[in-house]
Amino acid sequence: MENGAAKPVIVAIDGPSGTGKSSTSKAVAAQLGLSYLDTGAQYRAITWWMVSNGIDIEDPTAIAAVAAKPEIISGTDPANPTISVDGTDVAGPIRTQEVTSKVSAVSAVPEVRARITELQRTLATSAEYGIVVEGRDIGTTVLPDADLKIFLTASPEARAARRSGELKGADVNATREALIKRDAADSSRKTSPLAKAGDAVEVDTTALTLPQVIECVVTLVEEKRAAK
Ligand SMILES: Nc1ncnc2c1ncn2[C@@H]1O[C@H](COP(=O)(O)OP(=O)(O)OP(=O)(O)O)[C@@H](O)[C@H]1O
Ligand SMILES: Nc1ccn([C@H]2C[C@H](O)[C@@H](COP(=O)(O)O)O2)c(=O)n1
Repeated sequence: MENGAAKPVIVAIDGPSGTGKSSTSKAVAAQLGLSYLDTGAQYRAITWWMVSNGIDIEDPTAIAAVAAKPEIISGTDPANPTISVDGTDVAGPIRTQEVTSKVSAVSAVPEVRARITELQRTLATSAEYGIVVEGRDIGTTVLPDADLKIFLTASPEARAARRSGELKGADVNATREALIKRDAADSSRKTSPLAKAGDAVEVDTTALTLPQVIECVVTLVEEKRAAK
């Protein structure tokens, strides 16, 4: 993809778990020559650090006191996104069930959000050609001036079926309940909850294939770029 003298384009993609944010964002960024940032991986990384260092996840004060300690580095190449904590590659460990079950509690702590939001803004503003940033509060809080905001949705059944396929035969009902529980926690926290920005384009992916969603978002980005 030739970027020429195009101005950097900032794309925010938010939505609940399993709606296709990561798959879509990575593919769109790769296709359009943009950087890519998985902000969920950053919250998972700080959660992994808290767990590894014996911090009580039920104690927001204890979490807040050490929120500035871990050095979290995200690699933003969509062909090879990376995440490290204090120099250790944590791409695998952050996907464990233990981290998944604790990440909502850690990410609800305001000091954690302030720390991670600052990292996200720094990466977004330094992306030479632009960036696709995916998460829960990107359009509302992290990058309210993004050129394009997308809010992906899908039915809980579709999302659970996708995740169960990924987890090789995990029980669909249990997966569905876990997704709903995490979305409820992420949507109800006080500080920058999961929410659709007023100016976001909502895309319901329930009946769409992944290539269809990617094509839809690529078209929306190209329209924005042409208008810049
Ligand atoms: N439109 C789609 N149709 C079918 N499967 C899809 C679609 N979009 C994504 N998937 C699949 O669903 C699974 C979850 O997708 P993905 O990880 O991109 O979601 P997510 O919104 O980033 O989830 P999370 O927020 O939990 O990280 C993946 O296995 C992905 O390949
Ligand atoms: N912008 C964000 C991104 C993620 N989180 C929290 C809430 C999620 O449950 C968790 C893991 O995200 P995932 O890897 O499933 O996309 O991280 C958030 O609060 N804000």
